[in-house]
Amino acid sequence: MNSREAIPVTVLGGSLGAGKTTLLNHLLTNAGDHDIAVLVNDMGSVNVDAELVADESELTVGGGVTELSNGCICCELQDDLETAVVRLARERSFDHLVVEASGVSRPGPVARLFVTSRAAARYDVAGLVTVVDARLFADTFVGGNPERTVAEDSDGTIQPLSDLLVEQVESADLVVLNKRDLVTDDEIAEVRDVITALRPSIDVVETTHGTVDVDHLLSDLHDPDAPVGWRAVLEAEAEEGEHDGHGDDHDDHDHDDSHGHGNEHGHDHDHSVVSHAEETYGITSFVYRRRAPLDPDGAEAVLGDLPESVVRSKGSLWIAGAEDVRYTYSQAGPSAYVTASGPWIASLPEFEQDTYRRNHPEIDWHDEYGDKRTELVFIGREIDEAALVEALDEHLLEPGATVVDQRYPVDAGEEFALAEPEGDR
Ligand SMILES: Nc1nc2c(ncn2[C@@H]2O[C@H](COP(=O)(O)OP(=O)(O)OP(=O)(O)O)[C@@H](O)[C@H]2O)c(=O)[nH]1
Repeated sequence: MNSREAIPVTVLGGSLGAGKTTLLNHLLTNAGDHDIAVLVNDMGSVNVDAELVADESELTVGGGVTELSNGCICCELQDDLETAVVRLARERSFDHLVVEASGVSRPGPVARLFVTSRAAARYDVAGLVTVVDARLFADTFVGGNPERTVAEDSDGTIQPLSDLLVEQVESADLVVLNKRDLVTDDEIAEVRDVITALRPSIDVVETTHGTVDVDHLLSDLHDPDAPVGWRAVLEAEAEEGEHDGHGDDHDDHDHDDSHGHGNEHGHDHDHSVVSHAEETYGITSFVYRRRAPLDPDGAEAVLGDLPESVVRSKGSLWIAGAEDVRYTYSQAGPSAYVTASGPWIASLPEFEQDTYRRNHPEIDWHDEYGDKRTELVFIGREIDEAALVEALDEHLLEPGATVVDQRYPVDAGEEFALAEPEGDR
């Protein structure tokens, strides 16, 4: 390896028990000509085939590193990831790094480390690969009853599983749909449709016990500009509505959203979109946009109790009584949150508004309400669009209506759960 060349890195994510370790074992046993280094959270769990462990490995074990007889390097993440990968590149020779992101971590931020930190000088992201438990995904999003509804990390962090599954798919370059043996042909087709709706240009491979094609897995799959489904729907809708004066400003004024996703702020204008994709299993999407605030209780009643047909929804909320706060909203399966995301542009001092608008001439600006709006994208399976629109419309209030509500947070970054999955497994 030329040490000055950037080393490709593949980030492997997926929920607990999806089959990441099984896939890593397959990868290490079938590495072929690849000199792979694998960085995992818990090496013991990889349980690499004994025959692969090099005779002298006892000598080289140090700092949690084991060298295998096939040239692969296995190491355990002991200190922070950035330090570990920089040290690894300095001290060892290998031509591809695979990093296992822990079961509840978001692959996006792990991948960003290789773009923005000291590690960027040595590495290039080759791909974000998400291992999906096809059974669990079908149970969560295709009308089953998931056995698990929350994900718990080793440090006790708990997150709704549906959020995590959606995030992991929305940021992936490749989805390995594992546990193919546990789902029917119909189920896998539905799962694939949902995955494509969440991430339109995604590459999906089906596996049983992680037997993915190693060359494919390690190939250059990364597209930082790949579209995220909900954003693609919004953009398609904005284009359709252009003649009636609807622009589109969401790329520019997305305050950091604590439920944010890896690539969602990418510039995906060149990609095809999923708008109104009525495919085999009736995946549909639509945008609800109103220049009026929602009553806080009404928003909670509707968005906190969406029909099961809605797989994913996301957007901005104008909430009556909190007229100056822009709320972002994010729902995945049974969990839904609003996050206070800072002020609307229309709530800023006038000179700041002017500056912003000069820099963003494309912003969808209303003469009276500026950028304030309720704008929600819904993606799901055979959603009763008319019923949902009617339910939301019933809770619209006049701009400026007086409402006293103490529950929605107003400080930027704070969130409020509209719906949380039941159960604690
Ligand atoms: N039926 C079936 N079981 C599988 C498949 N792939 C993996 N498993 C089993 O699923 C369980 C979890 O697999 P792991 O590879 O440990 O999953 P993981 O994602 O590494 O799990 P964590 O390390 O806990 O995050 C194991 O018992 C595997 O044998 C598959 O394709 N089909």
